[in-house]
Amino acid sequence: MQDNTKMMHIALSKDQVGKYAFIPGSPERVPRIAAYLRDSEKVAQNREHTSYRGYIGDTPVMVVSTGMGGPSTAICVEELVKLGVTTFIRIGTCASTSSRVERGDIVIPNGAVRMEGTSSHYLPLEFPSVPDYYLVKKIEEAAVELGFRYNVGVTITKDSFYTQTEPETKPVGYELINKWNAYEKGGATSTSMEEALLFIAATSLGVRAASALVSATNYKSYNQDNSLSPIEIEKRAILTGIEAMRKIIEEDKRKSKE
Ligand SMILES: O=P(O)(O)O[C@H]1O[C@H](CO)[C@@H](O)[C@H]1O
Ligand SMILES: O=c1cc[nH]c(=O)[nH]1
Repeated sequence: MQDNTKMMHIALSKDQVGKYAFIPGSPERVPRIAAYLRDSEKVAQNREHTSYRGYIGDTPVMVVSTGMGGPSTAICVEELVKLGVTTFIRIGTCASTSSRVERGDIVIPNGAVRMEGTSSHYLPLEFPSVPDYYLVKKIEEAAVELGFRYNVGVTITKDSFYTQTEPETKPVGYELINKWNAYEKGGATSTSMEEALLFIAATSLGVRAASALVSATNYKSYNQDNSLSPIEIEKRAILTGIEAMRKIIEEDKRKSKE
């Protein structure tokens, strides 16, 4: 592949991309993350994939939106890996599935329930979906240093938003309700729509991935709590992700000199 060949979906080429990437779901979040990087600029836009590049120190760092759910996230991660990215931090939002997680808390998944279909295209269901342990440690260190309340726990990845929020309205509601109750009894603390695929795809492709999430809800409550705006909440995940990436890059540089 030539260095300037554009990938089919993210419309980026090798000469535009470094080894580190933030992958939020929402395209609107991309410039808000890139604002914390030095000399950031928009480098591509195609479908749900908005891409900025900036720097932490002298190291190029990408910010590329995945869109919602496993299929578009898989495409985005696969194409970034082909271009040379080896470290991914997803900066995203989640909902609380536990009284241990409040709105605005940082959530750092240490495993994901595979209630989705895309990850089974990579590995059979009995294979666990787990993030990179080293990245998880660095994200936790960042949350501690920033003084945010945080939770490390199992997240539930679903393919469908409204079958979680209103399962009783769906034909298979009887099954959905039992599953969600079981996951909560098993101790899962959050839910969103990308982690299971992200961790399984990264494991399969031999790269590192983890997530710095923030809970958009209190347990069993989707009511708007006006004490913290969605942007303020999102900022906590962004700051945590940026600080974690700074530590990871520093440590990678130190190790490469050993
Ligand atoms: O906050 P982002 O990254 O968009 O992700 C969360 O928000 C979307 C649902 O509202 C899903 O993609 C879920 O995982
Ligand atoms: O409520 C929410 C927020 C983010 N992601 C979800 O899946 N649900």
